[in-house]
Amino acid sequence: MSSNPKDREKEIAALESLKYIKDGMKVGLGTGSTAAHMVKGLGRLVANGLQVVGVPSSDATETLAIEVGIPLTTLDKAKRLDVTIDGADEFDGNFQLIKGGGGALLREKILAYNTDINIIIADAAKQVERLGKFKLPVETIQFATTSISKILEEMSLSPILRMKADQPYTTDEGNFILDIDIFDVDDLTTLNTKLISIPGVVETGLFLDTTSIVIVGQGETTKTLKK
Ligand SMILES: O=C(CO)[C@H](O)[C@H](O)COP(=O)(O)O
Repeated sequence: MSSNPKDREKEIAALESLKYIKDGMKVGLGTGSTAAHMVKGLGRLVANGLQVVGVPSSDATETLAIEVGIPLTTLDKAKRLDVTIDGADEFDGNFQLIKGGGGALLREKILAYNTDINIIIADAAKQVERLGKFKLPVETIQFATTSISKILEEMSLSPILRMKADQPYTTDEGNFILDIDIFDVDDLTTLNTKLISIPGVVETGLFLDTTSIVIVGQGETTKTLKK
C-alpha cells in the first residue's frame, strides 16, 4: 500500500478498475505510474487463477506484465480487446483526455481504438475544467520534426522538443515528441484534425471520444464517472 497520498489515489483507482476484468477477457494494459498499479494488481489476480491475456501499450508495461506473470499476446492475435485500462495526464467533464506524458500515446491510442470499453484511472488532481495546463504531446517522425515544429510555432502552439538527458526523447516506435500549449484552443476536434493532417505527425495525445468510464481516486475512496 502506497504511503504517498497522490500515489495512494492512483493505487485505489487502479484496484477499483480490476473489478471490470472478467475471466477470459483480452485486456489492454496502459502505461504510467497509475497503470503500473493496475498491472501489479492484475498480476495478483492471475496468480489466484484469473484467466486473461494482456496487450501492453509500451515496452515498460510489457516488462512489468511479464514480471508479474500476466500472459501476453499481440494486438494482431487478439484482434479486438474487451477492456483497456490506462492512466491520463488530464481529463475533463466530457471524458476528453490529454495523454502521453509517459510517451506511450501512439500505442495507447491504437489500443483504445481497438477496445470495447476504455477505462481511465487517475488521481483527483487529473480532473480539470479545461484541458491544456498539461502540454499536449504530439508524436512526430524524426525526419520531419524540425519542419513540424516551425508550423506549430506559426500556429502559436509554442512547441518544445521533449528531451531525455541531453538527447531528444525517443518513443518506443522511434519517433520524437513535441509538447505544445493548447490551453487557449476552444475547438479541440478541429485542432486535432489540423495536427494529424501535417505530414510527419504520427499521433497526438488528445483522446476525445474513446473513454466511457473514468475511475478517480479521492483520498481513501473512489468515484466512478460513466458516460
Ligand atoms: O499517457 C500516459 C503515458 O503515455 C500516462 O497514462 C499518463 O502520462 C499518466 O501517467 P501517470 O499515471 O504516471 O500519472
